[in-house]
Amino acid sequence: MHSSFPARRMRRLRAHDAVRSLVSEHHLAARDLIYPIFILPGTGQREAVPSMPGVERRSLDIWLQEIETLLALGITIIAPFPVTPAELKTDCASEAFNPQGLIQTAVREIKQRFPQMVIMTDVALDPFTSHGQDGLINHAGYVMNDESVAVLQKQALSHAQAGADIVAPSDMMDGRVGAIREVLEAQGFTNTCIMAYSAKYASAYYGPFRDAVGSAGNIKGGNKKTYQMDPANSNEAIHEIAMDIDEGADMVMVKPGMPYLDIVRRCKQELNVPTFAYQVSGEYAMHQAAFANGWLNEEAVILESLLAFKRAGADGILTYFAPQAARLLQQLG
Ligand SMILES: NCC(=O)CCC(=O)O
Ligand SMILES: [Mg+2]
Repeated sequence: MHSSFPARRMRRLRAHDAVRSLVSEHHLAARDLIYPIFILPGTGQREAVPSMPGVERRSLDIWLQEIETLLALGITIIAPFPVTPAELKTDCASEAFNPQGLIQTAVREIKQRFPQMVIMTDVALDPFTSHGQDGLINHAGYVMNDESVAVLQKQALSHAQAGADIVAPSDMMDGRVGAIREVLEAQGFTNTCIMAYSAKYASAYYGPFRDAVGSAGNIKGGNKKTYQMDPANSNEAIHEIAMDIDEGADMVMVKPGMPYLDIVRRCKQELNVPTFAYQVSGEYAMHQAAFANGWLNEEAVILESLLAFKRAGADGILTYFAPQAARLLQQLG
């Protein structure tokens, strides 16, 4: 037994609820959460995502009715993703920067009615390419870096012009953050933030998301290993993040979340920049599967899983649990 016992009894601070809470080191709040939503074209549309129980794709008119509820729950940042009809997908992804596109329209309409709702848009080409890759491909199927960056610049600019508060490049092309920052500055969008998906791993945990946006079929047997990071690497993530900060990113992200908490930790400790993590679709699906089977306690596990990100050093978390977590936090007071 350690010599400081019984002078030091660690259990003393755990004996009373209020004392426990007085000394708790990390806190989860609704303001820490960013809510990813899936937008369907048309009106009056709702569709379940079978691999993401509880997640519904909805047309913009339905989302507009939801936003008041989200704001009342304290959720003030949403990240919309488009469900693009197959006929709008092409090899050159030109729908990505269509000013009348689904995302651009959604941003304009949401900001007009709810200027207090912060919108973070995804900058990547996979929802718009017929082959499902995040950039443009050459004849060999290789994703071309600089050619893709030129399209990403147009896409990010179209989001800023629509009124996006934050653009979030998730494509993992080299140099895209600098290129996007340059075009935003040149066009007068000096206060548009960039949240860079800096350490985005080539992960199998994204499967359900690809079902949700309908890009799973497009990518077929392919993968994204020539641009997303190797799950074996950690130092490389710090290098990627440092480069994005140098290029003008305001905030950085690690993705996926729970399997990569070590990267979140290193990012915060070594670079001390605003750090976010994405609890991705596969993490959501695993939790839901266990809840459905009665194997895990839903309410407790949702909050514990999100608090883990805060403890690791994240400033905020993108999570499909956002509304449910915010409701639970409200109930807990
Ligand atoms: N660019 C956004 C994603 O790829 C999301 C992945 C997920 O939730 O699985
Ligand atoms: Mg990079």
